[in-house]
Amino acid sequence: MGTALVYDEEMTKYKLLWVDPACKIEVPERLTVSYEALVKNGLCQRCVSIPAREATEAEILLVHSEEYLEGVKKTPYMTLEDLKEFTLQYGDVYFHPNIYHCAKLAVGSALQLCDSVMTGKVRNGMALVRPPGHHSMRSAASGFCVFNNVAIAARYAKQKYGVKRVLIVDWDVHHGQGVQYCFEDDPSVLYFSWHRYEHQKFWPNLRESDYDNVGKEDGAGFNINVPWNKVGMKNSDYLSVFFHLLLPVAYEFCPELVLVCAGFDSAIGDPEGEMCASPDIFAHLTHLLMNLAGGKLCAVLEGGYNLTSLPQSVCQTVQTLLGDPPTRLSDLGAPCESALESLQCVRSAHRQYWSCLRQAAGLPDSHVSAKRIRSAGGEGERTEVGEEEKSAEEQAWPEPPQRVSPPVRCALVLPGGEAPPDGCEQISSREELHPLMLTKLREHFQSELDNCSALASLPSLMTLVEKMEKNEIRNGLAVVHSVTMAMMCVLQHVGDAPSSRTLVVCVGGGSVGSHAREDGKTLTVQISSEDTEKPTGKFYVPVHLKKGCGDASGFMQALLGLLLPLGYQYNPDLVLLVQMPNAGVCGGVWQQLVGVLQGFAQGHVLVLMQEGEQARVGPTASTLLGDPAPPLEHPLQAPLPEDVEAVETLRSRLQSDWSLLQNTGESTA
Ligand SMILES: NCCCNCCCCCC(O)(O)C(F)(F)F
Ligand SMILES: [Zn+2]
Repeated sequence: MGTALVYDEEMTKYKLLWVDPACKIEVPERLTVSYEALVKNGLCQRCVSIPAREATEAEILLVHSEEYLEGVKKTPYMTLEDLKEFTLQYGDVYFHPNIYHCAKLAVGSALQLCDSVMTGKVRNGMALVRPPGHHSMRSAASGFCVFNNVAIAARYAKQKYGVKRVLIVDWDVHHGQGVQYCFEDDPSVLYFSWHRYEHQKFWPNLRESDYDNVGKEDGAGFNINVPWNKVGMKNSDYLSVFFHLLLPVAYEFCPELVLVCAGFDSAIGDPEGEMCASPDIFAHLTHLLMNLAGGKLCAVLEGGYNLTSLPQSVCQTVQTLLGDPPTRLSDLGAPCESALESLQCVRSAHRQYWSCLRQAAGLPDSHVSAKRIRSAGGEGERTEVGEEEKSAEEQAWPEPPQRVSPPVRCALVLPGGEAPPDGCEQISSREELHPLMLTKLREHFQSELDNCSALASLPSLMTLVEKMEKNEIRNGLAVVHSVTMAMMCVLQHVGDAPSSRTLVVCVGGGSVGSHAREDGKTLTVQISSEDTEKPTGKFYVPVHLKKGCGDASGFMQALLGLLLPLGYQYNPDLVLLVQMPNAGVCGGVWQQLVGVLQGFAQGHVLVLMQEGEQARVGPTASTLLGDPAPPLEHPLQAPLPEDVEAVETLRSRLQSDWSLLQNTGESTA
């Protein structure tokens, strides 16, 4: 299934007709440069083009009042003076004779996108629209927005398709108060927004945009605000919020549809956001959301005012929706103190609503409030003396690197005679193993080597690895006689390369410690129910879960809060995912893992399975081919306290080595 693109150049045909410094950045070129970039990068042609349409009045009335709609309906016939007069009743927005038409097209585009995804015509998609929507309220325009495109789409999906749970992720740098007001008492719509706030000093300057606004009545817990109290937030800050807040809650919420208020004023260079996250971060944010809701994801453009970073960010988003591997993010560091403080405040405010945020025994909540009070009154973090302040426009950042997709997406090494699933290539080579490799294997596997079938698939496996290194193949799956022997082979082979880094993820018990090296060429994370004898080290992380991989919520806690931060900071060039014998991992979780791990190493994921696990080959191959992982069962049980404790203990132990694991501000001594 493909990716939809909804765009109509009619939506470029309105603009500011008078002087208003607050509105001058919202120009038609925002849409044209974005669309032209998609065409230039050959992305537009790869999408399923879906026409825009005007929303009907009934659809607009799903969110807005009749009196508001009646007022806006009159604007096409207004004189310039009337338009100015009409505009004065709202804030930071302007009207134009053609804006009502465009606003109906913007809503209609979002609904067309929804239809295409919900009917299965496409898997996911993006609507390039203006005017944006997330600030507009039931009876008021605000912040360049006339109708609330995404809020209407959420109500529309619930009404027309009986969608029970909708997740709205608002990564625009402004708080979509219009969306918040619309759903704050509605537990079927989880609204998540991060936004520049600066302790209420930034527009729209609302007290209710702060983290303690968690929703009302039945909707308590279903409104998540992450305030950025400083500018200059970077990729690490954004990813930390995904790992330690949004993703755990999103998996627990288990949405049937994901809508994204895709504003790109949160990228570097934007005059509104003044943040420092690179455009390719949106490839990862999109990727991390794509395994929710069975892949049903609709991204609708909101803000974005730097005409260089906006098209780059749009392309990064669409290219990921199309299934291309995200680029590797380099030198991810620790989230900044201010981001950690916000993250800690939000997690505390939501702890009572989400079992995935259950606090391990440790800091009492009072610690947070104390910190919060001080920072509200405290001085800002001092910038280095003499560090000149660069304006957003003067910021420079590298063009995101090309994201090439290897000619072959997935290749398999299977025991003799088995045919590969559709869409996969099969690798089988007759070459002998390299004598040095044989010697190495003899050292560790004397007994098994007598059984010649043990070696049978290894030459093919080495061929597969070589083709991945040459980027001829994106990812692969090998069913072998002995996974530990195969793992040894692969690590021996890649280890010879000078600066290779392999993330080894072992699911299930069994000794893998032997190959885990301390030279940093491998980072091994083993998730199992066994206590492994090898002690935890910087490059060997045994995660002991009470029920091992059998308990979905414990596993997801380890995946999202531990494995993802480690993997992103380690930034491997290969991911080796090993299903140990009798790992007992449940299917849904396994496929989530295979899906999520493809965000690393430009998608170079090699899965090793033991013969006898053939049942798993089909689903694993489909996920490696880019099919979204099926949703986990709803509701996700609460993670076991022992598992929460285990993950927390590891995190606090490892966070000095791996700072992306941090999710709380430095504790006051
Ligand atoms: N320095 C000028 C002050 C501008 N203050 C209003 C900002 C509105 C932001 C709109 C947006 O980006 O959130 C949307 F996505 F809706 F377009
Ligand atoms: Zn914005």
